Amino acid sequence: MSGAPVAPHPGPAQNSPATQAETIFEARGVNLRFGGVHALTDVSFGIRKGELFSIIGPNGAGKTSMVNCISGRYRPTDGRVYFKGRDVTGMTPNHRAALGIGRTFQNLALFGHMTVLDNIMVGRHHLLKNNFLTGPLYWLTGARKEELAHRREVEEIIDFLEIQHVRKATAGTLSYGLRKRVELARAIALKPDLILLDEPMAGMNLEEKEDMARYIVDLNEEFGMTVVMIEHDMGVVMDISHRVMVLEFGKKIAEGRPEEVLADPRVRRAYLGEDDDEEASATASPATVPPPRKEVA
Ligand SMILES: Nc1ncnc2c1ncn2[C@@H]1O[C@H](COP(=O)(O)OP(=O)(O)OP(=O)(O)O)[C@@H](O)[C@H]1O
Repeated sequence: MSGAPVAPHPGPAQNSPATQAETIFEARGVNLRFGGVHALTDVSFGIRKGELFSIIGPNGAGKTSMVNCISGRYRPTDGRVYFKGRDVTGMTPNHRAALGIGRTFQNLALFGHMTVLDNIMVGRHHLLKNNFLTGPLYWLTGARKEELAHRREVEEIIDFLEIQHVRKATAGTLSYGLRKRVELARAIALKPDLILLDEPMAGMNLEEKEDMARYIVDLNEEFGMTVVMIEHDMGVVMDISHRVMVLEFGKKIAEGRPEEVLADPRVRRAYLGEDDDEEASATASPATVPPPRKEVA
C-alpha cells in the first residue's frame, strides 16, 4: 500500500535539498504485520527538523512498533521510511545510527557492572577515528588528543544531565530515575540528529518526571536535537511536544499540535475513553489544553 504524502511535509523521495531542510524523517504508507497481527496499518507522517514529536495511543496501539521502524529494528512489511531525504527502509539499525538516529529503550539497557562514565563512553565508539591498528601508536597518531576531546564532550553531557556526583558509581547501584538519566546520556553521547525516547518517564516519581521533562526540552532547544518520544503521561506529552501523533489499533487517528489533538473527538473517544456527551462539554476545555509551544519553522 502506498501512503499519500502528509501535508505539510512534502515527500523527500526525490532527495531534494529543500525537503531535507524541512523534514528530517518521513514514513509513507508503513504497514507492519506479525503473522495475523496488524501492528501498523498504512501509517504516514513527517517529522520536522528541530521538532519535539510525540507518539501516543492506548496499549498495543503500535507506538513501539513505529519507533522500531524508525530505528531499523523492524522493517516495514510494506511502505517506506526516509531519513534526511534518504530511503532507509532496508538499512540496519547500526547503519541508521551512523546516519544520526539514536534511541533509548522502554526497559533499561545499561551495563550494570560498569561505571556511569564507561556506560556513556560505550556509546561513542563509532565516533572514534582511531582504531585497534592506530591505537598502538597512541602518542603519534592523535589518538590521545582524540580521546581527550571525547572525554571532554562526555563530561559536558554529564554536566548537562547533572549526574557528576555518580560518574564513577557502578550503574547497577543507582536509583531507577538516575539510571534512566544515564541511559539518556549514553544516547546523547552518540550525537544523534534524531533521538527516539521510548517512555523516558515510565516508573518515575513526580519530581523525577519534572526533571526528565526539563532535560528533554533542553536537549531539543539547546542541543538542537529532533526528539521523537513515546510517553504515557499525557500531561507531560501535551506540555512539552510541538506536535503529537495518535495511534489506535495500528492506525493513525490524529496528528497535530497538542491542543488540536486534545480537541479531536476521535482522540477523546479512543484514547481518553470519553463518550459523545462528555466530548461536547470537554472539547477545548482551558483546564486540559496547555499553552502551545512555539512551532518549529
Ligand atoms: N515482535 C512482535 N511479535 C508479535 N507481535 C508483536 C511484536 N511486536 C509488537 N507486536 C504486536 O503489535 C501490536 C502493537 O504493539 P506495540 O508494542 O507496538 O504497541 P504499543 O502501542 O507500543 O503498546 P504499549 O503501550 O503496551 O507498549 C500489539 O498487538 C503487539 O502484540
